[in-house]
Amino acid sequence: MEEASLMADLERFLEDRCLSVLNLPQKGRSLFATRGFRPGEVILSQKPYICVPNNNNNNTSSSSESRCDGCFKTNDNNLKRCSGCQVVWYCGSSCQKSEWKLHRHECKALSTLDKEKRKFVTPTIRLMVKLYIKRNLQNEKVLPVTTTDNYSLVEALVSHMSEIDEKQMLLYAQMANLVNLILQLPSVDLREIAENFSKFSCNAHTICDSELRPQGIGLFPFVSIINHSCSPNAILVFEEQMAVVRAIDKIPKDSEITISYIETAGSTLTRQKSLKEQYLFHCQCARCNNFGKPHDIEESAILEGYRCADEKCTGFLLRDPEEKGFVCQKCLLLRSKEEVKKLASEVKRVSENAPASPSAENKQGAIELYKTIEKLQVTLYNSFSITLMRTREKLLKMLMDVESWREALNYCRLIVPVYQRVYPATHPLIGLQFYTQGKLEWLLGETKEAVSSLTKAFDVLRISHGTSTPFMKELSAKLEEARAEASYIDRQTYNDDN
Ligand SMILES: C[S@@+](CC[C@H](N)C(=O)[O-])C[C@H]1O[C@@H](n2cnc3c(N)ncnc32)[C@H](O)[C@@H]1O
Repeated sequence: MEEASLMADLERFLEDRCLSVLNLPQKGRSLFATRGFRPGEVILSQKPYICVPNNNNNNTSSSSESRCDGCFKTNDNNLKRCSGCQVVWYCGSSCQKSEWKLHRHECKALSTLDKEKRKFVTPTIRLMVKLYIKRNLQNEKVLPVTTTDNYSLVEALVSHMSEIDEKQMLLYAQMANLVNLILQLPSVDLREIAENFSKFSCNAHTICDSELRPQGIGLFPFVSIINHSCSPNAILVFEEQMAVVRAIDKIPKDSEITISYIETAGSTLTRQKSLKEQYLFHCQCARCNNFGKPHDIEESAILEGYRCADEKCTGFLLRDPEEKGFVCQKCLLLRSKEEVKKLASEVKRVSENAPASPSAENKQGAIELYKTIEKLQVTLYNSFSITLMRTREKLLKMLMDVESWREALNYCRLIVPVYQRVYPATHPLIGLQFYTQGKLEWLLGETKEAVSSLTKAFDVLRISHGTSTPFMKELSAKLEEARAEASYIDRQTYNDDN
């Protein structure tokens, strides 16, 4: 397809979906709605231009730790390594066949690398190798070129090349060298590859499953037109490898569509730091524009600051102007610098011994360590602290792994109110946490509570995930079953009482 015809097609594609792209001076290309969208409505969806699963290519990685290149499933121990390149895994011949047109070229290129070099073939390196192979196959008309699946969309992505620091540039140059060694394409120059790595950094997306667990990375150049906001009106989720953007708020006609690129639970400074580091821009969304205002100061102190020395007080602390410590803004009690420092270094000391991902054998030991950290953090931080929330998330996961359901439920119930405070009401993490809570309550015989939690989970997740995916159908079926059980229990109790 010619460039001009592709552009005309793109405009029609946008028009059909009631969308338009405008160039804003501060943000560059920006996606706008030309009609109103309701919460839960799909705004757009796109298959990846290229994608790869999150596999680690050291020689010790096993099939149980790897993902199929076609469907990204782990499939227990049943994955088979590609006999040609020994880098890529497949769950069966169907996925292998569907990937072959592209992989046959990648396979040949990877096979020329010695074993040592193959260890450096990270998902990002593979993404780049696949990008060039796909571009060439589309140029040679082996693969079709369509409105939303063509290299011109990749060319249009922002790279921020002129703003990259020397250290990062050196890293990109090293990565580009490896890609060049793999591809051995005389027409591809190193600077262009480095620029594409920079494009990946601010445009590629992590592909997650319905429970928001990362599975791989992909380039969705059309979705990449959407700018960031710390209080977005849309969300990006994935249905298998398809990127789906849904409205999470009412989006009026002519408004900009925004998603969040980062974890939005955090102070304005924390959010701005991570946006600047990875996406190289200064966010001026409505939430960020509140920086320094009383509500923003309070929110930062609650999410990232210390708790009042009086256990019963729920006030938040601000630095004392005389630098003696931190003063509670509710009861005015001073918490000394020395006390805070002592507790913080104790948390640090214990945390250093806590494994980030404990093995099956030392899970019980890790649980005890994390409980000690949690106890210390409860005395140091506010009850809505992000750090405390992360510790509790880790504990919840480990307790689920060792099937300590009651304790897991207790932690789940501690996490939900924090999520409700730090995330907007339609954030899928709130729905997922209610889902876990509901399943635990049901398992522990608290059927009425389970119905309430599963209903809340469904109400949130139907906005971000829609209702038609297998994941949502399973949630809906569980909810129906729990409701039936609860009404059976109600009838039994009524009969017993009469
Ligand atoms: C995924 S791209 C989004 C589309 C981009 N505006 C374009 O022209 O292609 C990410 C880049 O867009 C810009 N951007 C995204 N959100 C922004 C915002 N809220 N304010 C300013 N720039 C933003 C930054 O340059 C960022 O690195």
